Amino acid sequence: LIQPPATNTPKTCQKTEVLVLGAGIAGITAAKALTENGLEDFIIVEYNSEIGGRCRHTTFGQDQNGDPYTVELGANWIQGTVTDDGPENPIWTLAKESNLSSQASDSSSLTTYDRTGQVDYRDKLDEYDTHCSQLERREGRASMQAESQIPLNSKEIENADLRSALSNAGYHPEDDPHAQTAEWYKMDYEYAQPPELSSRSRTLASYNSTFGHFSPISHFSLDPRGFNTIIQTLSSTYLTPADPRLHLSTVVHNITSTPENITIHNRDGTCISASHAITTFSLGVLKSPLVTFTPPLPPWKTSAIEKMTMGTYTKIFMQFPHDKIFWNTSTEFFLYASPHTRGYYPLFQSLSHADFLPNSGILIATVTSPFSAIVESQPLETTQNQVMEVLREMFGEDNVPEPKAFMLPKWGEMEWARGSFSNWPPGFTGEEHEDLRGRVGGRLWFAGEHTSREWYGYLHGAYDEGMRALKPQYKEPKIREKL
Ligand SMILES: Cc1cc2nc3c(=O)[nH]c(=O)nc-3n(C[C@H](O)[C@H](O)[C@H](O)COP(=O)(O)OP(=O)(O)OC[C@H]3O[C@@H](n4cnc5c(N)ncnc54)[C@H](O)[C@@H]3O)c2cc1C
Repeated sequence: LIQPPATNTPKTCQKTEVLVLGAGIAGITAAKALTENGLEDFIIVEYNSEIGGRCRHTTFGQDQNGDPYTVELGANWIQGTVTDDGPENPIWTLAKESNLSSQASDSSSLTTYDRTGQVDYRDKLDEYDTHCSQLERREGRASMQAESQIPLNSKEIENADLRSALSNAGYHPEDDPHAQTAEWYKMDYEYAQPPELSSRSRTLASYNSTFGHFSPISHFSLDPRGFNTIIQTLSSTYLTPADPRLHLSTVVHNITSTPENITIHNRDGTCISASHAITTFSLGVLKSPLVTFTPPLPPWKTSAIEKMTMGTYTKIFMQFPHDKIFWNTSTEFFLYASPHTRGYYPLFQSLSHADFLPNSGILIATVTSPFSAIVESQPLETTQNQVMEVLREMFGEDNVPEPKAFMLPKWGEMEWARGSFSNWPPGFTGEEHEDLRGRVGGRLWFAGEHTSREWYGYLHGAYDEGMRALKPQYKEPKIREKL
């Protein structure tokens, strides 16, 4: 017998046909797909007070008129836009429809440093690329695409991690902090986790599926309305302002399935019943105790949730006085090779560049897992001191003033996200990944960036999964079902 949780649940729950759980890009896209297929009886339930999920901005620092800048705490880049003959990244399409203000970002606009100051080790970036290409060529997968070329059950391929594969291909950055930092920039900066925690085949395929499939160009959102404007635009095609089908600031804490229906129980004591529900909560949320399932999710589902990993990517924002900018403002990126710890404040991105927020004095440092966990758990003051020490090694003790503002979001601690984006670990099979997406009990569906086989981690992956999660009559041949 299935028992709903014993909370102060009202006797009758609100009713709808489909519950869309989460108003990030996957949820907003799923509800749009329902609308396009003639199904308008749905309710979207969202933890936060606005839509957008991990596409989230805030105000930071001040311009010379005293007005704050808008900075993106989460997603910032449209990764891969379009080439002349397409296909086009749907996020790029949405950006154009929203008149999003964005700028092409050039990852090769870069100067390299270590504790002795500026040292040119850009050749180490080429070395990494050469070894990756060799790896692909050697295995005959130069144009590898996840869906078509990797057999679901090819154990040898699925088990390999990128670190040992690169090592077998003759790449050994272990004793060279310059090479390690170059590798971090090429790998961890994209996947939020190091090569030893990443599947060899999926990482290379995912990279090709994004930058080979759409284009190698990435655009950086600079829109003062925030990058989530693209998701607002998407929602405005079918939601009216104050649409009663959008329940914001509502935290789901239990999902109960019966053969007849599915009911969500919320923290505020309300409940809603539906014929079907689609959860777009992040993988981090599914791993956490925030939402319970009655009956519990089956072992094939919990095992897949446990095995796919969630990385953390932390942006550290700092603003320096506009008359004391100490770096070259025509360069976008500054790499730092720590002599002792791989991934220790390895990257600073300048927004003070003429094409971005000129003269803003804003730098963004980025750290990723596992170092993100340290930065998130230590006092902000400690992080600020460490960052200042690194910047003074790079640019000279006397040249770097104290910042006027300093801030970082803690993605690992946010109850509604629990990390930044998913990463495909070695040994996680294609079949197990299908289980992440698989429907449970006929009524409970799953979608989000983590369920995308080609584009896990990305906005376009989440969009694609939202779009195909619920098809008319709830038929989706690609979705496997296990009971
Ligand atoms: C720091 C960072 C940088 C990134 N950079 C990029 C980038 O540059 N380019 C790119 O393409 N991607 C980037 N990403 C990844 C991108 O943001 C995600 O892939 C995408 O936003 C995921 O969308 P989603 O709809 O799957 O999940 P989400 O956006 O997480 O949406 C899920 C929604 O569910 C809600 N929710 C969770 N729990 C509950 C609950 N119990 N009750 C009710 N609602 C709940 C959440 O509040 C959220 O709104 C970045 C992410 C981060 C964090």
